Amino acid sequence: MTVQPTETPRGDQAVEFSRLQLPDGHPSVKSGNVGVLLVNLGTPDATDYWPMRRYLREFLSDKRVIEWPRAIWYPILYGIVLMTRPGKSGKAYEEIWNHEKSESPLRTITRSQSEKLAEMLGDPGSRVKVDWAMRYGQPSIPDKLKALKEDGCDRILVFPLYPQYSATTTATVNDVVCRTLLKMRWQPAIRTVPPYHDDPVYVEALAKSVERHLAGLDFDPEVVLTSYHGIPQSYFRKGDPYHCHCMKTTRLLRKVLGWDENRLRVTFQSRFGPEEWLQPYTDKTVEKLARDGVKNIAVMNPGFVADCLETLEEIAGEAGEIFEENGGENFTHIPCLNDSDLGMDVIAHVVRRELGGWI
Ligand SMILES: C=CC1=C(C)c2cc3[nH]c(cc4nc(cc5[nH]c(cc1n2)c(C)c5CCC(=O)O)C(CCC(=O)O)=C4C)c(C)c3C=C
Ligand SMILES: [Fe+2]
Ligand SMILES: [Fe+2]
Repeated sequence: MTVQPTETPRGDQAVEFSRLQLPDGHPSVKSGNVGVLLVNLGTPDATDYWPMRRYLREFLSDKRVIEWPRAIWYPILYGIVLMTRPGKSGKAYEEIWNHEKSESPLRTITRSQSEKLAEMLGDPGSRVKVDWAMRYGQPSIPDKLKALKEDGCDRILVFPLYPQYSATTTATVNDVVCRTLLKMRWQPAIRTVPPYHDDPVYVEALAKSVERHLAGLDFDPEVVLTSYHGIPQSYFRKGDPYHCHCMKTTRLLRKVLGWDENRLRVTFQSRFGPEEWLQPYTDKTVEKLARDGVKNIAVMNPGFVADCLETLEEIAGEAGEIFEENGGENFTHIPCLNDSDLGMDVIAHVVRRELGGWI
């Protein structure tokens, strides 16, 4: 049977129109919708050994994350890391786990961001379909791209939820998207969201979140750290722009807040392995500040779109302990923008801009 191509106008009428024009026996094909896929890093399904191991294995096998030659890295990964880290990280996840929903905070918040964005972008029945996925673990990017396509999205905007670009985060999301397209006969058109580390709406939202948080305290932090996830120094030297993006976000934030370099500082957290990572390290800085006699500090995480293990356990928990153990008095963690009104305004602003010409 020869199928004549039918012209498909956009919108819900398009679906109706093409159905009416289809020859007998032709499967009905939905079209004319636009998909938005929010993607965050990923998270284990549970905190015990095997789910933790599965998640870490997928994450730490990614060549964008660990660039060492496989012949050197795999014996270390399988022989040491996957024997010890699932237990240690599982305990850390246990401390921040959302027991009510049996999932990590990152999953809870990302889902909520997706639901709220769907409400902000259109009425029920709108042709913009919003969904979310994780780079590692579930729900996976390939599954969600296929589901959106089946739901009539012939144009999809993929949003890696990282304001600052890094090959270890943004690029690896885009890699999976491209690998998924490689296997699709009928591909949707794809756009990916660029970094937005210097977008005024994002920087203003960060500033407001700082001001609101500080207004609710009974102490005034002498120093506020903007703590970003680190990457190995060698990745930066090879051309990853992440460090510059972090520095720029904080520089712009200082300007909006009217603070100097001493009050709002940049640090890097979450190092992994023996290599040198971006510095100054957050934990060492917190320790030194306390030892130098600083009594009150705040730490925020502008690079994390949602609170997660790295912000709740490593900063709100561990860094706070380090500060107090070394003579500090008051430590506060400023929450990520999450699904707050400020956070959702940033996400919706970036999405609306990147959907230009599509809706
Ligand atoms: C091993 C190298 C790692 C690089 C490079 C790295 C970069 C990087 N990661 C994030 C954001 C997140 N990382 C998270 C957890 C996490 N990160 C690493 C390692 C690297 N990250 C590990 C091993 C883990 C798992 C937890 C652990 O065992 O410590 C998370 C939290 C996920 C959650 O479920 O809460 C986020 C988010 C960025 C932004 C980044 C580089 C810019
Ligand atoms: Fe990480
Ligand atoms: Fe960590």
